[in-house]
Amino acid sequence: MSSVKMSTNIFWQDCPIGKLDRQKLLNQKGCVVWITGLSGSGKSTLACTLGRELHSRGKLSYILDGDNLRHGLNKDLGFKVEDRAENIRRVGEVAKLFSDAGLICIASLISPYRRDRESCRALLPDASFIEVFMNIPLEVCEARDAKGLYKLARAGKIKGFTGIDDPYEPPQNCEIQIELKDGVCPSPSDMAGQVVSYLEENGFLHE
Ligand SMILES: Nc1ncnc2c1ncn2[C@@H]1O[C@H](COP(=O)(O)OS(=O)(=O)O)[C@@H](OP(=O)(O)O)[C@H]1O
Ligand SMILES: Nc1ncnc2c1ncn2[C@@H]1O[C@H](COP(=O)(O)OP(=O)(O)O)[C@@H](O)[C@H]1O
Repeated sequence: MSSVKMSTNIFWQDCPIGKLDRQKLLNQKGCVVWITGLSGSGKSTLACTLGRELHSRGKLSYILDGDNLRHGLNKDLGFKVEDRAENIRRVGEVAKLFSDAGLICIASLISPYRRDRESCRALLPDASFIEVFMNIPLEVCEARDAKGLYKLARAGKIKGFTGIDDPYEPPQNCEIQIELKDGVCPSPSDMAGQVVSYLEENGFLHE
């Protein structure tokens, strides 16, 4: 947790134009699509494919990718339990702002601990936190090893790597699950299609 002291004597400032006005302008409903899963499970691939699909339908989205945010907003954080918790907390707060702006905010982070994800869910209005679980087996993620990190973790050169020597707690009640079918991973466009269908069926693609 941050060592900065809590502010005191602060008041909430209401503004005349609110979320409903912005949603009307955009003809969509603000929400957070929170993609969680192991490194290499396809979180960024899904986020980018979904962002492109929404864009082609005239829907405004923005991607918050764990790796990218660690180059800026979260560059002071590592991978200890408390650092990951602070990472998820900050991204949850930023996602809440994007959602309030009326955007479909796509957050893709390992977010391995259930408690941290549930805290983010609790920040969002009812039903507007949509948890997508990349239920891709470790063996598949490790075989991909796009960044060579699993190899380093197996060799003991990275400590506390999720799935190797740090836990991943799968969601118990996620809205969407991406999984293998007959041992094959759905294509990026099928994964994105699954999320678009959910957004459509639940009224997020109209105000
Ligand atoms: N120890 C350890 N464990 C897991 N991942 C590690 C670690 N060290 C570096 N990386 C790289 O950091 C990316 C994950 O960052 P996140 O912000 O999504 O992680 S977390 O949600 O705070 O757990 C992750 O990116 P993805 O592969 O896109 O998931 C890795 O590239
Ligand atoms: N649906 C998929 N089918 C096949 N390969 C995939 C799929 N999704 C992702 N990949 C590949 O797996 C690797 C890791 O994907 P990535 O999106 O970077 O995962 P993450 O963001 O979870 O670390 C990349 O090489 C990517 O091309």
